[in-house]
Order: sequence, then structure tokens, then C-alpha cells
Amino acid sequence: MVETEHYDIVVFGGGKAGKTLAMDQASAGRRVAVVEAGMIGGSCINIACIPTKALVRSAQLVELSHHTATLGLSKSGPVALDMSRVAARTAEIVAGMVALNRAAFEASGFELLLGWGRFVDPRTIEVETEAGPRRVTGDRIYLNLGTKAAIPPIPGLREADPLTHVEALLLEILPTRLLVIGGGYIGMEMAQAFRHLGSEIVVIEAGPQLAAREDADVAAAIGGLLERDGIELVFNSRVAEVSGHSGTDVMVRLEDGRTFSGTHVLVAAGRTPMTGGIGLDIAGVDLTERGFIRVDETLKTSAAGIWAMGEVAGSPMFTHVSLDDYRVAKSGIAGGTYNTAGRMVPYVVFIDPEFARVGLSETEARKAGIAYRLAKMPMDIVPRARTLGERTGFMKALVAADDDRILGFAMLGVQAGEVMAVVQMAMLGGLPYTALRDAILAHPTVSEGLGMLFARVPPGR
Ligand SMILES: Cc1cc2nc3c(=O)[nH]c(=O)nc-3n(C[C@H](O)[C@H](O)[C@H](O)COP(=O)(O)OP(=O)(O)OC[C@H]3O[C@@H](n4cnc5c(N)ncnc54)[C@H](O)[C@@H]3O)c2cc1C
Ligand SMILES: NC(=O)c1ccc[n+]([C@@H]2O[C@H](COP(=O)([O-])OP(=O)(O)OC[C@H]3O[C@@H](n4cnc5c(N)ncnc54)[C@H](O)[C@@H]3O)[C@@H](O)[C@H]2O)c1
Repeated sequence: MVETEHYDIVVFGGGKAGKTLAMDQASAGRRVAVVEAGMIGGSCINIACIPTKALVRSAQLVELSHHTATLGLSKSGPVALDMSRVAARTAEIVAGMVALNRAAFEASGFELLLGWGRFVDPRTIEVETEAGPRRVTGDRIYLNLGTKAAIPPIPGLREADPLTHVEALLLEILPTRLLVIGGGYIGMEMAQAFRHLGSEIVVIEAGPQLAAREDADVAAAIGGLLERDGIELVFNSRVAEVSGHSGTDVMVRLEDGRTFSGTHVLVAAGRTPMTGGIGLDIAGVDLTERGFIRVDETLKTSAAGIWAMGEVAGSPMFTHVSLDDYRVAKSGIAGGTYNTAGRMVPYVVFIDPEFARVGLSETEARKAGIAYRLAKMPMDIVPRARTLGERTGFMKALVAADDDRILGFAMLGVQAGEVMAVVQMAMLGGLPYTALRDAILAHPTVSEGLGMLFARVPPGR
């Protein structure tokens, strides 16, 4: 009989929210255990954000190397790609961040139980550690279990052994021709990175555009960018069947009969929550229709004393949102009221150049019946974009029709993520758009373009 060990707090799943809460609470003197299947630091640093951005960096430099002549640099021959070195660099960056995380975990004093966990009674989690099973319970239990790549039920897809982001990030040989199923965040980032590294790419997207949440003009600009890179985009297309084997040769047949052959297929078609087979029903934790954990604005689940955070709780799928879920949980422990309602969630798609957005899109404003004024400007007129030789893209802002609040900002362009943060700060501070229009912004920076953009806002009513 395995004895149950009691903690003040048990964190089940060590993602961004969970590990941060565990370190915070352990440092404050509470007895804390974290149950984690094996990824020290969670998915972001091991298999998601960080390794993808490392890959993107190599890809950017390969792409830039094709344009060195325009910058006045001659090269003796084409840049040679060593894909195994690219993979090794990615692995080194991951290992470094895992080591940093491990050290911070140890310094905080929480107990890390490595192994697969599942509820065996309403408040007890059994963990399959290497040394055998252990059982833990806590006064408070926090679920931060994350998601995994969804594999749509397409005949032949599973049998084709498709790549997901996990395997794609480990490739030591560049795919000759990569078929990407899904034109969302992962599809866009991976498709362009592998294209820049030298693969032929076809992206097959079920919907009418890339980046489903964006305005049509924004999605069209992103699509145009990828097409100029030589990526073939196929929209409104459902895959009927996959045959062959990813890694050698594989074929995708669409419902309309068209076929695409490649050496590899990558699935980037959304995410499945890690809620199956771990006894959440035993714990009385209700799920939504899509299998995510049902939570309220304080991240409380249907089971008393159990909260859920991050992607598994249906929070927007970004590391910075999982971090904010930690703040909600921490506030709850301290008797505070901070919750998930009305959060401003920025995001950046790390294509080259970046796409970034914060606040409302035109589509969302119209749907919510919010009247707005629109300013849009090509990046081409921003002096810094010219000196950098990165003239592609635009900035776009929505300002309230009847006052000067900034409602939303979108940018496709060099350093878009950094520029977006400037606008986000203005929005958080409640500044009118005129503050950015009239600010003395350093010349020549990319952010200087904000002055030019907001000067284009039409007069209000
Ligand atoms: C390819 C890719 C790129 C991304 N890029 C970005 C980006 O650039 N920026 C950004 O903000 N977001 C990005 N994201 C999203 C981001 O990775 C997640 O939103 C973020 O990691 C937060 O995850 P989380 O805290 O919900 O859980 P996770 O970090 O996924 O943690 C969940 C943990 O639970 C563990 N676990 C699950 N089940 C069990 C079990 N039964 N027993 C024990 N342990 C278990 C898992 O091992 C895992 O470590 C990306 C995602 C992907 C897939
Ligand atoms: N830079 C970032 O912040 C970043 C990067 C990568 C991932 N992420 C997060 O991870 C999440 C998951 O990314 P994702 O790209 O897997 O999902 P996604 O929801 O962004 O995109 C999935 C796409 O696949 C399409 N699709 C679904 N089934 C399909 C099918 N059978 N055939 C063709 N197309 C199909 C959908 O229409 C959709 O456009 C994102 O929502 C995002 O929040 C963030």
C-alpha cells in the first residue's frame, strides 16, 4: 500500500503557470509538490516557443544570406546549411533553459515528482516515478497539464507517422518537400522556417485564409508574404486521405481529388487538451465539450479545492497567458480578486517579418458593434525599415469613433513584436492615440512609424 504524502499545494503538470506558482509558494514557505511527466520547465522551453524560435533564427539568417549582395557584401558561394548543427544549436538552447529552470526549482524548495500522474481518488494523485508509485494530496490542487498536437481523424494520417512540432524540431536532415496540414500559428512559423532553410512547402488549410482570427486584409498580406517566399498555399481544402510514410514519401489527397506528394507531412491542425485517462472524472473535474477543463474567472474547477491554469483550462494558448493564470491563482491564494475577465492578450507570430497584434481587429470590432476609426500605413515609408532593407508589411490601428482610445493594433513588419508592446503600454495606460501621434519618438527607429500611423487617424465625430 502506497502511503499518501500531504502538501499545502500540489501542482499537477509543470507548465508555465504551474512551475511559477510552485516556486512562488515554496519560496513563501509553503510545502509544495509538482507532478511532472518529464519536461522540466514545461512545453514552451522544451518543445514549443523556444526551440521554434531558435529554428526561425537559423532560417532568417539563411534567407538573409541570399540578399547580402544588395547590402554590398559579396560571398564566395551559397551558404551551406548544416541541419544537424541547426538541430544541435536548438538542443543546446533548450538544455540551457532546462538547467536554469532546474536550478530555480531547487532554490525554491518545492518537491519535483517526475512521472505520469493520475487521480486515484477525488484528492489523491498517483505518480509513476522511476522509483515506483507515489501518492500525493494537497489542501489546494492546481492542474496545469497543457495540450498536445491534435491529429485529425484523416484516413491514413496516423499510419503515415506524421511530424508534429515535436519531431520537426529534431530533424537533422532537411525535408525535401514538406506538406503542412494547417495554416495557423504553428503552420505559418514552421512552413516559412523550413522554406527559408530550403525545403519545398505546401500548406493545406481547411479555412479560407491563413491566421483564421485575423482580418482578411491582414491574412492576405501574410499569405502574400509566404507565397513570395515560394510556399504553395491551398485554401478551403479538406484532406480526404494520406498515404505513404512521412520521412520517405507521402501523398495527401484532398476531398476535391487534388493530390500533393512530399517527403514529409507536418500536422499543425490545433491542439488536444491533456485531460484524457487521468481520472479527472474521479476528481469531479468537469470538462467542456471540447475536452478542456471547465473553469470560472478565478480558474476554479467544478471540484472544490481544485483549480486549472494554462492551455488545459482553455486559456488563450500563449506562454504569457499561462503566466497570467499564475497571477490569478496567486491572487486567489492571497484572498485577492484578480481574475481572467477582460484580459488584454497580445501575441506575435514569428514569421519573417513578424506579425503582432493587440486589442481588437476590425472583424471583432464590427461583431461587437463598436464604431472605430481606421489608420493603415505601409512599412515602406518608415525610414528605419528602409535602412534595414525590411520594407515589407504594414501597421494598422483602430481608434474609437467617439473618443481617442486605441482599440487595437496589428503590424506585419520588422520588429513588429517590439513595436506592438509600445502600443500595448499606451492602451494599458489609457493614453489617447494622440499621445503616440505627438510623442517625440527617436529617429530612425521602427517605433517612429507609430507617429506616422496615428497621424493618419481620421478626425472623430
Ligand atoms: C510549436 C509551438 C510554438 C509555440 N510558440 C509560442 C510562442 O512563440 N509564444 C507563446 O506565447 N506561446 C507559444 N506556444 C504556446 C505555448 O507553448 C503554451 O501556451 C505554453 O507553453 C503554456 O503551456 P501550459 O502552461 O498550458 O502547459 P505546458 O507548458 O504544456 O505544461 C504542461 C505540463 O504538464 C505535463 N503533463 C501533462 N499531463 C501530465 C500527467 N498526466 N502527468 C504528469 N505531467 C503531465 C506535461 O509534461 C507538461 O510539461 C507555442 C506552442 C507550440 C506547440
Ligand atoms: N507565436 C506564438 O505565439 C505561437 C506559435 C505557435 C503556436 N502557438 C499557439 O499554439 C496554438 C496551436 O497552434 P496550431 O497552429 O496547431 O493551431 P491553430 O488553431 O492556430 O491553427 C490550426 C489551423 O489548422 C486548420 N485545420 C484544422 N484541421 C485541419 C485539417 N484537417 N486540414 C487542414 N487544415 C486544418 C485550422 O483551420 C487552423 O487554421 C495556437 O492557437 C497558438 O495559440 C503560438
